[in-house]
Amino acid sequence: MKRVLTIAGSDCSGGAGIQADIKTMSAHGVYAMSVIVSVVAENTVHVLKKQDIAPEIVRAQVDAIYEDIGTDAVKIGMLPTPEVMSAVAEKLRKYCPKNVVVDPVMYAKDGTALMAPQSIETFKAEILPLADVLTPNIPEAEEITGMHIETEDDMCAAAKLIYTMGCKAVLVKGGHFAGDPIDILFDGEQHISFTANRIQTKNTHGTGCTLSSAIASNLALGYAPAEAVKRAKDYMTCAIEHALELGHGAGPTNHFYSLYQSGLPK
Ligand SMILES: Nc1ncnc2c1ncn2[C@@H]1O[C@H](COP(=O)(O)OP(=O)(O)O)[C@@H](O)[C@H]1O
Ligand SMILES: Cc1ncc(COP(=O)(O)O)c(N)n1
Repeated sequence: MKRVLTIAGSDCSGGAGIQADIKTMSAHGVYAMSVIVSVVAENTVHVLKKQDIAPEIVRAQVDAIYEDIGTDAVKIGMLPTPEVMSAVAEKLRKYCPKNVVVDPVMYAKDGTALMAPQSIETFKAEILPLADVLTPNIPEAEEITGMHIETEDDMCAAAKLIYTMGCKAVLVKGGHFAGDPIDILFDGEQHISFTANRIQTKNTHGTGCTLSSAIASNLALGYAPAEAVKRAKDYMTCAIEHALELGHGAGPTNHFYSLYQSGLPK
């Protein structure tokens, strides 16, 4: 069985973070493992509080995975501080995992910062170059590049600029624009667009986590990056289409429906 590790924050309400990652990976038929870097008390409405995990415990969790089981792909989500970023980067440079997908999580949907604002330079220097695929949304791509992104051409230009910062490919996600969401992948050679119909729903808690975990799962299963992104986007669109009406805010994506649609894992 293929092995996929998520390094991310815990969302106790089960819609985003580690919990969304493990559900997505399980639905893809891969063996999911987690390194928790922050415990976030949150739900479909807002973030109440968080407790970041000490960097030495983050390092020890990564060691625990690699001294025993190993990985076929790694997804990195929320990294709360420069210290946690350096701990993760140090260990990934040591273990050199294949197929690293980085979702540069900066804010929860209610606007709470999940990445401390002073972390961006450490993120760019230490984490971004580890990524085989980096998956920023529009505000994150703006933060990383310092650009203002308004059009599809701006998304292409931002993807190119982020690529020059050292990742192997970048997928700029267009979910924050009006209209049908277009995501643009740049791999150093060409731009590839992935489109889907916009689903009219408020239930989009965990979409970014779901997409990046689905990409990591598909890379672990042996798909090339563009095919892995295409399959992940199909999975995620289905998971949004059948998102669950739970809680009083943005409900979570539905992994069980997507699993049923994509057939049982091989
Ligand atoms: N209402 C929607 N209908 C269909 N796809 C969506 C919708 N909202 C977001 N997406 C897709 O979900 C993924 C993540 O969305 P985005 O909002 O851009 O990032 P994030 O969740 O990180 O803020 C992207 O592939 C985007 O195109
Ligand atoms: C622990 C944690 N990680 C990430 C997100 C962002 O989630 P989204 O996928 O909705 O952008 C979140 N709300 N909580």
